[in-house]
Amino acid sequence: MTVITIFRDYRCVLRVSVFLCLLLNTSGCCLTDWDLDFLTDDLFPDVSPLLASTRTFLEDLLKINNYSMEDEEESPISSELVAECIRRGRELTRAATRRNNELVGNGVSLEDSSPAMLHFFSAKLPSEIRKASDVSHEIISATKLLQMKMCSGSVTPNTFISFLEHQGIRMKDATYCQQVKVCCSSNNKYRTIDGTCNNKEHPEWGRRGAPFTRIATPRYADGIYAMPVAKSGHQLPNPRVLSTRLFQDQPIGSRVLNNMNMQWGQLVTHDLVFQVMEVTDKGGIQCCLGEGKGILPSEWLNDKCIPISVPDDDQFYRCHGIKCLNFVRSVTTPRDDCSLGHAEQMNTVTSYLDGSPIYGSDKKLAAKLRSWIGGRLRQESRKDCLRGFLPSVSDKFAVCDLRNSSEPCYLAGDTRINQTPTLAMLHTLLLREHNRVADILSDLNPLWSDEKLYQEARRIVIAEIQHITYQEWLPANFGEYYLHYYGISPTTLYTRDYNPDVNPGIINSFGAAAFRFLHTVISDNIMTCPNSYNAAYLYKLSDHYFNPSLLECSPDSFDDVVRGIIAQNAGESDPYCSGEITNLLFKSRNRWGMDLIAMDIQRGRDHGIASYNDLREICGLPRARCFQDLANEISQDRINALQYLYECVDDIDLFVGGAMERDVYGSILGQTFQCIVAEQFYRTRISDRYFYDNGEMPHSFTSDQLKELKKASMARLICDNTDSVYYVQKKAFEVESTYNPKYRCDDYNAIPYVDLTAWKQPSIFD
Ligand code: HEM
Ligand SMILES: [Ca+2]
Repeated sequence: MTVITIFRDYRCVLRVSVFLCLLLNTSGCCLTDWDLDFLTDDLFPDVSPLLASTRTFLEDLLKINNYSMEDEEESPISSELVAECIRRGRELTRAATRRNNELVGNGVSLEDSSPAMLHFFSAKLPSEIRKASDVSHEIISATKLLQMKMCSGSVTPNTFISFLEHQGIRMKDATYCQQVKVCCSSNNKYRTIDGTCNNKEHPEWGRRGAPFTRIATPRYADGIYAMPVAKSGHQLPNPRVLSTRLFQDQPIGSRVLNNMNMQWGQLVTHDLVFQVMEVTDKGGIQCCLGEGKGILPSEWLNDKCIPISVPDDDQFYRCHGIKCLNFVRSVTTPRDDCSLGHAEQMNTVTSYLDGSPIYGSDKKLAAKLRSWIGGRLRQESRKDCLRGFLPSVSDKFAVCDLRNSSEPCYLAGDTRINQTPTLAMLHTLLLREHNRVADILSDLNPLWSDEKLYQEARRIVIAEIQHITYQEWLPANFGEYYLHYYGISPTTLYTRDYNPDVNPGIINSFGAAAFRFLHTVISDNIMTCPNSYNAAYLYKLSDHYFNPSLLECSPDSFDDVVRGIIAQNAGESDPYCSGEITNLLFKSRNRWGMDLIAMDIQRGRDHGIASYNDLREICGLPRARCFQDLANEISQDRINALQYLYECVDDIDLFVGGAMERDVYGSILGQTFQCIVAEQFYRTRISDRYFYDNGEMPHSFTSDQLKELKKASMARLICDNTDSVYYVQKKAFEVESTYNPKYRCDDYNAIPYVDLTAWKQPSIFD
């Protein structure tokens, strides 16, 4: 039992490395701390084919060493020490909250209509989320204290965390930590609203409020929560500098994909991921001096602030005297077992692709969205418009950037709804689809209750969303060859590969890096087309953030936006980005806005996302030892630019490195992003017991019903839910062309119709 003796000896470096040595030693030679960085325990619970080889490798090593948790007879960390760290961690957290609220009391708060204020429009934090965030900060502080108490000098932070993970030290006394367990009624035919009870063994998996999962060890500077630094210990390159040098604005359009393709991608994002920023009791947190003139002095700075400084020579911001961009850290949450360790961010929506932006991720909001008659969702009618619009929010000016109260501001299942008019347009199409389906079901089954109609219509709309995403959207973007390779290709009827061992949780590097690459396809303008298609009007995106009134200028406006979005080419999926999002994001009435790309880079660091090189390796590419090793994936001029900006190839941020890669054949992504995105969509499908084409489950659709659902398409969704869009190209995520001509909506051979008679329940009198 030498290991325990050494553990009792409080020399951290020796102790931790010997522990790891025993864990991984095959030939008496110890791997260095950094070699272990990308092989984490997070890989264990939720492995897919992609990561299976890594799992086998680790499991074999554990077998060789005959290691099991029970072998740890005594923890080297005494319970008194842990209790003391937790108590002090709690005190520190409470003191920080008090201080932050005092700052607000002293006037440190965001200016109305500032870009930073608009960024907080979507960040509403209900009390249970704030509670989770507080507890997670207590855990983070306790971990930090324990690290300081036990380790000094040369031990690397990640080694301490690996060591700690094997101790399984938990915070048991916080009520939050006792509440995570969920009770489920067995064999429910319908999904819950908050995602719980989908997985019978782990009913809390995929729920709203779950921690993101990781496929790589985080690169926090202290292994716990501190912002990452370069390998040398210097600062990583400034995110705004990376944005201006590597993501310049060049108006190149995609030859094939249209803006509906971009818009569906954002809707899918909002279904799967929502990391919200920390707030105070009074709302958004201010990190910069008024009007961005500099970073607030430290005595005024909220501890959740990590503002982005703007260099003096910035081509755009220097003209407006902007030196600082507001940036606030994401809400963190305890792990499900409340164990001590590094920070995990919280996903505030359900991780399943379950229509949560339409129906909500919490029961209270879901109830508010229903009309409670005929299974319908609430909608509002407008003069001279046949079809309905989303309901209005009660506090319009708190969440929209309006000129007057007659302008619309909508309520939906997701608070990001009003971010752009085209996002609100897509939400409206899906709201109308729900009500259209509910009405048909009600005609077919007049005896069904409101509840039955709502649940059945919801189940059908979710199936359509899943079908359009997997059968149409993924192939259009990532190429059929790769979908096949990653196990997410379109299927003919049932799939039978539901795997309850796979955690549906969203991979942190998917939400905080890889999937954000699609920010590069956002266009400068929103295009509208009249019914005659004889003109096109362009509206600058930056004039319409958080103001969806473009949809309601006239009775034709909504359909004009739909015609425009399917006719307009999206931006090319290269690292060139529209100035509308890199200089003018959420600009409101100002002459400048935020930089979404700089935010993406900073967000990746905030979440401790592992480096590009780590993810390369996990994704099967060779680890680069020098910049030139990137040559197979990245062009020489981009390698030169990276080398100019980063000190070391290991420092490259995942968002940046992944974006620089050449697209793989048939896809809009390079190999590393393709691997992370495909892994996520694989998990999202295979971990969902209610996935629409799962066969042989008590709640599965009948084969007649499934055959109909597999006819759903983006084109049909448009045809069925607009007043005057009579022609749509069959592939509605691609622009019209000789290969993709427009068809009449009543040509049911070209654009098949989902016939719902398969839902008619035989009457007892038939
Ligand atoms: C005009 C269109 C869009 C705008 C204005 C927009 C804006 C934003 C903003 C402001 C954030 C939060 C940034 C932060 O605080 O870290 C964000 C996050 C994100 N965006 Fe977009 N976005 C757009 C389109 C898209 C598209 C097309 C995709 C992908 C297909 C996408 C993927 C993501 C992802 C994955 C996140 C992280 C979500 C989260 O964790 O909360 N976005 N976007
Ligand atoms: Ca969801």
